[in-house]
Amino acid sequence: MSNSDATSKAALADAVRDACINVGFLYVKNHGIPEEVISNALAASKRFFSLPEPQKLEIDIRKSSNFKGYNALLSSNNDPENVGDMHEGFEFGWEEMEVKGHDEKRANDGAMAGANVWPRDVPGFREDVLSYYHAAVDLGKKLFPLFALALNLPEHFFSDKTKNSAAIMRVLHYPPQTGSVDDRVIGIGAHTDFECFTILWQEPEIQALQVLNTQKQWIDAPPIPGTLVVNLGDQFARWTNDVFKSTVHRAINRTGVRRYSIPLFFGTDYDVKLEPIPSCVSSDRPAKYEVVTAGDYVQQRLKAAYGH
Ligand SMILES: O=C(O)CCC(=O)C(=O)O
Ligand SMILES: [Fe+2]
Repeated sequence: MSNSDATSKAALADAVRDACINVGFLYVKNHGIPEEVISNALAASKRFFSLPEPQKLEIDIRKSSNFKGYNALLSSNNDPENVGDMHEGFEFGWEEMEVKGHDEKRANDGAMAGANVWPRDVPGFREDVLSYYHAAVDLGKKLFPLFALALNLPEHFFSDKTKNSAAIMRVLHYPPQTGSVDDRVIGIGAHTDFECFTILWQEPEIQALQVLNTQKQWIDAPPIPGTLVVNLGDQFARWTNDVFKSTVHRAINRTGVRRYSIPLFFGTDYDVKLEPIPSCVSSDRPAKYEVVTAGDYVQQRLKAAYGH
């Protein structure tokens, strides 16, 4: 690496550190995911959501012990103060593009073990959403070293903790909510994400995502062309003993048209313990969290969101 590369990397790590400590949300441009991969995943998700409800419910997430499959409107509730989330989604985790009986990466998944479930009769769906998944995981693998540098850790600190791509992806559909809206039934209620960070594609020109700032005001996080939103989740808050901020957010679609989004939640491998990084613990800042494995932690949070 040339000196100027090293300087710009250090400057980037500083900018990331600042965003992670103060805001917990950032935008990534030049992310490398081809436009076609995004548009194919979006088109596939529209094909899936337009199926008759009984067909989608054949793969109801409530039948799945590892939270894979379809979540119907109001079947999840991310804010315990609320009644239910006004979105439907399809949720899946790592698998190879090529269909295989045995996937090495899934061998140690513990609490989160289990295969994906795919809808029948949606041509190309698996390939299209899985292509986006792989591209987003590749991007996530480039972001982990930046977060490590932002924490003044060796660049490859997370490499041996992220070998198995413990990432969950959701394709989401938010029907419009117009007129008077019950605040307890919105697109997705106020919550923090569970993993280290989320890479979020949101539909262009549709404002729905909002972030809670330190003054407890909701700030719009609009889609910016050519970018993805990256926000920190609770695994990073645990790794960093709350030095990195897992920021509360929600989404409400008041635009009058349907909205689609695609979050990918990237955590450390399910068998890895969420232990605070030593430099984030001191006598002034004692360890705040009980140490659990990433898999147990994600499972516990999914149970709370889906109520099973
Ligand atoms: O759809 C969005 O913009 C946000 C989705 C989200 O926050 C989530 O699925 O955790
Ligand atoms: Fe979220």
